[in-house]
Amino acid sequence: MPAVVARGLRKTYGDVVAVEEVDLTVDEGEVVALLGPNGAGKTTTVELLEGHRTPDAGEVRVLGHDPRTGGRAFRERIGVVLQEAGFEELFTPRELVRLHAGYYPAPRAVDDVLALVGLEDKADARVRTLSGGQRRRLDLGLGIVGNPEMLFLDEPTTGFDPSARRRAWDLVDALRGLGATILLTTHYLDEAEHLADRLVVVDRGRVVATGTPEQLAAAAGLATVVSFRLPGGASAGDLPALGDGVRVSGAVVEVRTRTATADVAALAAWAVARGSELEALTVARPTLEDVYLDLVEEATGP
Ligand SMILES: Nc1ncnc2c1ncn2[C@@H]1O[C@H](COP(=O)(O)OP(=O)(O)OP(=O)(O)O)[C@@H](O)[C@H]1O
Repeated sequence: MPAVVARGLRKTYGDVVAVEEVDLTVDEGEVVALLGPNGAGKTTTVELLEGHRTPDAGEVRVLGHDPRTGGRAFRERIGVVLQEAGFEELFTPRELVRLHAGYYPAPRAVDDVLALVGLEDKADARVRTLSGGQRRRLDLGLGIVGNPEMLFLDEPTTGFDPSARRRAWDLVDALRGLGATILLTTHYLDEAEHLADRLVVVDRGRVVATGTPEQLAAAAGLATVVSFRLPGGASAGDLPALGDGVRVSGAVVEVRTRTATADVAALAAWAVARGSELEALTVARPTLEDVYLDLVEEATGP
């Protein structure tokens, strides 16, 4: 059974259509990243799945529960890191983690949580003295203290310094290793690429694409580029049949192709047969940023 099944989810705030129609499935143990421009409806989607908001239309099941009516049995099985959380400023991280541990039947040990999010040194400092990134780590700690089967992370590493981000990634990887299902939102494409099994691109309240970065690139029709320098004495007409578009500029050949493996094999065989070296040979795939911008620009189009 998938951990999340949402069909035809819709949520409006007055005249604003935050989520127009979202269909989403997350398998058990899968890590899925929601990507999309500001205001695309990512947070609202996550809030609908967590049960913090009621959809105007559509159906949602998370771990087999309706999030709105699942009650304690549901809450005990999920962990939530919201985009903005308020803390009791006079408490310490240790006190807050201990307090939250009390809400769950099988919580993680308080010290383990503080160590996992890298707050050992600040465990007994008052929250009001923590930096923004340290507060965000505390958010993350409170999200995982209950040992959740399903974790919702809304922009979990915003404000983190690079080493804290790397540590948070390690934490998510570790949780994945323990079998947790994770749905996260992020604006960091490298984070999505590093953490997620699958990306879901949301724009204007709809899912516009889903898949691995490679699948998204293929669906967007962005080809791989194979480029090399023509060996001395050879002309473009001597080359084997290659890819979709062969562009020759001076001695440099660029091939846009969706069959890069076969093309590189054909090229290598051709070069070896004539005893040449293919100088400056590169095979580059479009970056996730190329793919993302292509998808989002297309969806928001002129
Ligand atoms: N409580 C609310 N009341 C009114 N409008 C809201 C509310 N929450 C969100 N919206 C609107 O709904 C739309 C979607 O917002 P949402 O926060 O879901 O987007 P997002 O994709 O998470 O954006 P971001 O990347 O900026 O966090 C936006 O136009 C936003 O202004």
